[in-house]
Amino acid sequence: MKFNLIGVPVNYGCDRNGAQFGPEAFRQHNIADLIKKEGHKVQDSGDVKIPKVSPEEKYSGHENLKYLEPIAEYNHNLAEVVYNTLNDDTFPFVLGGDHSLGMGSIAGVSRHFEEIAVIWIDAHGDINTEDTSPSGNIHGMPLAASMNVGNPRLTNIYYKGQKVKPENVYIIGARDIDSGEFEIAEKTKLNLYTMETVREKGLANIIEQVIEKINNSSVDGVHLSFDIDALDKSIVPGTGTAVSEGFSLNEGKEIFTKFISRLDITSMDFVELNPVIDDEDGKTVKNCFELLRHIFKTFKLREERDTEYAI
Ligand SMILES: NC(=[NH2+])NCCC[C@H](N)C(=O)O
Ligand SMILES: [Mn+2]
Ligand SMILES: [Mn+2]
Repeated sequence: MKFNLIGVPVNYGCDRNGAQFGPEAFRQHNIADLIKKEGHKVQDSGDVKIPKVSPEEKYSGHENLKYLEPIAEYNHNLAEVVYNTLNDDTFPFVLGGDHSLGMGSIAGVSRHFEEIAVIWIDAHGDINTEDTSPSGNIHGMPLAASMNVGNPRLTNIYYKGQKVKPENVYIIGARDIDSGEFEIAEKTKLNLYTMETVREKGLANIIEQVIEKINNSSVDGVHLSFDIDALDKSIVPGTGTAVSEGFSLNEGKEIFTKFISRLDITSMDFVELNPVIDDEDGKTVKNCFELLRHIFKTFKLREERDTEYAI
């Protein structure tokens, strides 16, 4: 396969120092080499342009949407890169940065395909709006905006209106959900698999259900957005909003094995690494890379299987 690395060095969405250094950390630890070693082609289109604004301007767009303007602007730029990458028959692999980038990724992906599904693996729902958000941090809102819920400046990124239908949205592993988010989840009828549900029904069963639903729907593109805080706090100390009771590394691998081998995943985000607050041994970076290696290995196995069948 051919992958395009797209860096998004942003922390406006989490309003905490460090997340903007994510792309740099992935490159320093040679993510491109890793992808090559697993047998793929890889290009790096560099970093998306992020407008510079001072912290004093953070509330200038809206009182509960911090950095609204620069976030809307950079997401437009990101959407364009993602869209062009797909038109080039290349897989966009978006490196965060905070999760506010989900809006741009999804906007670009949804313009390329007829209808998309979004799998959102995260400790959080990220379906807040300016009316429900306890923090005003836009990284807690991208999935709502993509469904056309929230502020017009966010719901109209790249092009006007809805990017993904709620019925095609699958949140998995959420365990820190705000009360307003539960209401939005219920109202929109999106597919919410909280960690409580995952533990009750079993991870394998939940994955199976999601795969079946997606394969029985009429989508032609599947975007997978991975927030590393889906993993347990103990294995990802270097993320801004770490939450306990998360997935183990092996469960993370199981999720990717199954989704990549049985669904046609067409694009991905890998977000919320904050190297500044990682522990001394770089535990978070190390665990991220273990997972990344597994991801690209699985893409290769899938590709080999597909070409075998084609012969
Ligand atoms: N992408 C993330 N890590 N999001 C965390 C969101 C936390 C909280 N729900 C908020 O809206 O402020
Ligand atoms: Mn999260
Ligand atoms: Mn998130």
